[in-house]
Amino acid sequence: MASPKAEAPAGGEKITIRDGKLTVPDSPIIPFIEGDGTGPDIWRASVRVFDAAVEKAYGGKKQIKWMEVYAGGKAHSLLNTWLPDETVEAFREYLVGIKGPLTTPIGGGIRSLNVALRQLLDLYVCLRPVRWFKGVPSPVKHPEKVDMVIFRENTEDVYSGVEFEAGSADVKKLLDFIKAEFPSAYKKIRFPETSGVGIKPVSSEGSERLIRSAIEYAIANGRKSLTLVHKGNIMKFTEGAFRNYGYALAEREFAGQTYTWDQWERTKAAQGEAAANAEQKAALDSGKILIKDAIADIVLQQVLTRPTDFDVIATMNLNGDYLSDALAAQVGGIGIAPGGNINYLTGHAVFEATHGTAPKYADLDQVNPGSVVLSGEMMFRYMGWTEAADLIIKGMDGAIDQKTVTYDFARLMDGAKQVKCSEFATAVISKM
Ligand SMILES: NC(=O)C1=CN([C@@H]2O[C@H](COP(=O)(O)OP(=O)(O)OC[C@H]3O[C@@H](n4cnc5c(N)ncnc54)[C@H](OP(=O)(O)O)[C@@H]3O)[C@@H](O)[C@H]2O)C=CC1
Ligand SMILES: O=C(O)CCC(=O)C(=O)O
Ligand SMILES: [Mg+2]
Repeated sequence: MASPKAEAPAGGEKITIRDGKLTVPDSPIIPFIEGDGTGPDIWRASVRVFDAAVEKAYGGKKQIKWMEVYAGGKAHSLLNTWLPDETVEAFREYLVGIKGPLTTPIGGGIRSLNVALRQLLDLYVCLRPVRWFKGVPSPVKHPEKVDMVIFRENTEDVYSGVEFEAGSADVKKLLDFIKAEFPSAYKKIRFPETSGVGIKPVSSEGSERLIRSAIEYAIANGRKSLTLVHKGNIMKFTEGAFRNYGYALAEREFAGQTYTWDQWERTKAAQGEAAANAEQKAALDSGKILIKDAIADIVLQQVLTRPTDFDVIATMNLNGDYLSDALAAQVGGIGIAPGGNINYLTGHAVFEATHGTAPKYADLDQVNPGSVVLSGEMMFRYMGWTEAADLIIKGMDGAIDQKTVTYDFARLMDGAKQVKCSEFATAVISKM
């Protein structure tokens, strides 16, 4: 039985940050949340992979001091609260952590604890790399062409939780205000008497810090393009503004490293299309990153029909949520879709899978732990423990190559050996 209070493990030390650089001791304390639903099965499997990778990479010189913190169902049953303050404080204090999925009820009840953690810790980047592992079954012909990195804004947009329920006194107050102050806007609401209303804040600060991180990532990783994905034709002052902030930021702060479609448009207007094309070609030939944009609905088609057009993607919260599950399908599904929630300025980071709690599989030791395993791989790389991260990739490659896989892959693979969640972890470890 877990201790009802989070306790710092003996002999562990804190990860710290100075001048934007992490200092990681040899025995860092890493808080973790096991998660709801399939979370416990997945965590038990994943932590064995993490410890094995660290042991193999550093021969006992380094080790993770895991510190369990509570959230979701486990916190509620142990501590009678869904998200204890001390859980948030632990992630704040120890800087880097990892979590399993947490359940969010639909249409009422508590608001998302996952979103709350991101907001409370101001983890403004949801980083979700999407790439194919050789041998993973895919519904597309060329999954090897998919190599995209999603930078999803993680603190604003409709996820801000500013929502007013239909029929409530609050929504009436809000709609009365809109009616009095903005009568023409009010007239656009088709059924005001029975509407719930949500607010979609999108700021220049929020957009710019996300897009800045995405451009810096593209530069640091030799990426060719960054696409700003938005629905700015319809939501002009939120999604459209996001796109405009992106182009302006690239030209203002990264003029030497980027070329934007906005620049292309201006040159075309002034000198014609041939001149604009020549300018773009010269910029890209010199190694500049192309900053372009695309409207969110067509992106969902084009990532399938021309995946090589997409490289780094910067987008807002809701688009990023949809896009990350859709893209995961192309490279084997949500069982192999890792992620990290990061504030690159403070260093705070909480790594977690893209998938949710998959409740129908809870406690069956059946699901794929790959997403959390690879989220740990991202965490190790973020900490600078690249040797451990590389071993995790090697282990995943090895297990998949010998077709020892969980049900989600096995159902799509010829000649696969279907194993349990825990057995997959054992296979990964054996191939490190
Ligand atoms: N960050 C977080 O903590 C997140 C939490 N959630 C929450 O999770 C709950 C359930 O959400 P839901 O929309 O059903 O989405 P889930 O991602 O939990 O599950 C949907 C389906 O995805 C597949 N799947 C999920 N995880 C795995 C895995 N590890 N291995 C293999 N396949 C997997 C299963 O597909 P199949 O049936 O085909 O086998 C499953 O039925 C909700 O409360 C939601 O709010 C959702 C997303 C993120
Ligand atoms: O918080 C939740 O329950 C869902 C979040 C989600 O789907 C995501 O972040 O991808
Ligand atoms: Mg999601």
